[in-house]
Amino acid sequence: MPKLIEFENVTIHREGYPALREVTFSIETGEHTAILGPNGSGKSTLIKAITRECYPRYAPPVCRLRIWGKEVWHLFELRSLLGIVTNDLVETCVKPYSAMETALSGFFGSIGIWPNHEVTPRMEEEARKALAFFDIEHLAERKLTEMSSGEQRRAVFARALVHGPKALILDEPTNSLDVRAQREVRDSMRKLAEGGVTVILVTHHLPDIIPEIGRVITLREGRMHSDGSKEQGLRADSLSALFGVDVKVGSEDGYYHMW
Ligand SMILES: Nc1ncnc2c1ncn2[C@@H]1O[C@H](COP(=O)(O)OP(=O)(O)OP(=O)(O)O)[C@@H](O)[C@H]1O
Repeated sequence: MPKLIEFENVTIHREGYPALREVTFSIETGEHTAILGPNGSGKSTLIKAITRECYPRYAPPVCRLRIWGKEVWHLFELRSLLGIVTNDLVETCVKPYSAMETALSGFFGSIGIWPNHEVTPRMEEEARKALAFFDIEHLAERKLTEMSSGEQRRAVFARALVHGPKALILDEPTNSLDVRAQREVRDSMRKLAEGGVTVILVTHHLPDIIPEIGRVITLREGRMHSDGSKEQGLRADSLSALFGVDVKVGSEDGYYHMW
């Protein structure tokens, strides 16, 4: 089976400054992984490399970026393999469209549903299933602008899930949520992971690393800092070196936190 994601020696410059430097790693399907790093370490650039918003500086064979074994993807085709939910996308989706319309819009790569969109009964069924998966089926007709932040986020997760992707990349999924909404989003991530969707979490926030995630890749100043088991990656000494400040780490019920 091809690997889900492969970065080989990927360097990306933004405004002439190297935001990713010779990054090499690969993730197998089913390998729930956290990509962890401080602000400015290159996490968003890494996601933008996958979505082709940022291009590697060098062409193959010096540098390769493969998804499911392929270097060239149609973004539309990519969505059915790899869903990506960023905070920018959540913000863009928070419009007066219902949760149902938001989930359905995943089929069209649109924001909301437009008169030219042909919604089939199968699409409606898939959208309803995705909303039910994230426990917001009862909010199907509620506009996103009238929902809590946690509910909005789960509606956008549903939008990504309607394609039945093999993997979801979630970028700082609990950013600016209160403790209850954080818990709801983490529970959703756990359900995804248990339901067979590979979860790739991009974060600087340890408590988002759900117990199902076994591997942690860390980035610092655009470079790979470590890649290994969660137990290794989240040791106090390696996190202190990663964040450049002495930290302590605790864990409970499979969750980690640092202070
Ligand atoms: N639009 C841009 N133009 C130029 N440089 C950028 C741009 N966005 C980010 N950078 C630079 O690229 C580097 C990596 O930034 P990136 O946003 O990928 O990091 P990050 O780990 O996602 O940070 P954060 O956790 O703050 O979101 C940083 O040095 C940053 O200043």
